[in-house]
Amino acid sequence: MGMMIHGVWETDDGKWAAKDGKFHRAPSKFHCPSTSNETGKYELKVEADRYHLYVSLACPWAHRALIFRKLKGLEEIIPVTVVQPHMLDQGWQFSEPEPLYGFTHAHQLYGKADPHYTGRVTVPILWDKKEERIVCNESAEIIRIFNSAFNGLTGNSDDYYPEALHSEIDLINAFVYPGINNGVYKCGFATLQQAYEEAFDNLFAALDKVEGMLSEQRYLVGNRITEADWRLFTTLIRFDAVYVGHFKCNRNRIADMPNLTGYLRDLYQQPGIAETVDFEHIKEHYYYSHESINPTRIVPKGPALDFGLPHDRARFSS
Ligand SMILES: N[C@@H](CCC(=O)N[C@@H](CS)C(=O)NCC(=O)O)C(=O)O
Repeated sequence: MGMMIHGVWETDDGKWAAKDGKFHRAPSKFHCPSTSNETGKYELKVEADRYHLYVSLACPWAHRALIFRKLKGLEEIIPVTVVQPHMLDQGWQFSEPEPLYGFTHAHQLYGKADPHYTGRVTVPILWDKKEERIVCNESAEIIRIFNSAFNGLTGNSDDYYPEALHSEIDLINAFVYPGINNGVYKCGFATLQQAYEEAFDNLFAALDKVEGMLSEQRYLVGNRITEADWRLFTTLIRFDAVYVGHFKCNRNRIADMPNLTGYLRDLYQQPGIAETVDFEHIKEHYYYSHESINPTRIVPKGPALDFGLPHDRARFSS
């Protein structure tokens, strides 16, 4: 792995490793603008073919953006480029030069956006082709933009963050993000036993809590799908395939939690979602890229998973 230091890619990011043995996720540096026009600030323009999305099919954060692009009918309006699953010394790379500049690596986009950039080179990246800049590299913000900003162009007014539910959704995100979404990474990238055990306990406490909630309602906020569900989905769908083994999140599998199992199938079976899930990229990325965790780089063949199986979640719907 590597990162950008003052606009230059450095392959060895080990010298910035945390001494406390814990995984600390660096905050994203490019933040989504609002659609309203504040003087002097970048304004998001609601235009077709102005923006380009860069994702990894392996990455749960990028997967959120892909799901919202699909759900909101943005595929024609916002083209996408997918990076290769292996993230090695040069970071994310493209299998063929990307379409805008012919770049071979994602760090070149960060360098173009900010020649003095210091930080991680992460996906997803939402790029503005006209201003030649990164609009945003924070998935939580990209999905909010996708949820509503382009409604006028697509005619799709499906709302996964309805105003009346803001506080409920925010409350759920506030424990799902640290406990589960980031929680699996805190287990996997811990370098001290105690840090791992703490993350493990927090992760399964949060999963137990969600399992309990889902015994009483179909989705995280009542019986309609919201942003909170899609944010959880991208972690759950990877859980049994990679987090149980590779990240040592192995108290039990999602397959051992009946409500979460049905819930995961329910979300997976929503129109268009299955085609956003790519287990080849997911397994190749994690097992091959993280040499410190899996030095042989052997990618397991299993487990056999079938998210198309029936579920009993419709029993909650009115
Ligand atoms: N907060 C960011 C996190 C994105 C992120 O960490 N993506 C990972 C892939 S799953 C990445 O690109 N990591 C590269 C690195 O940290 O060097 C978001 O949600 O968009």
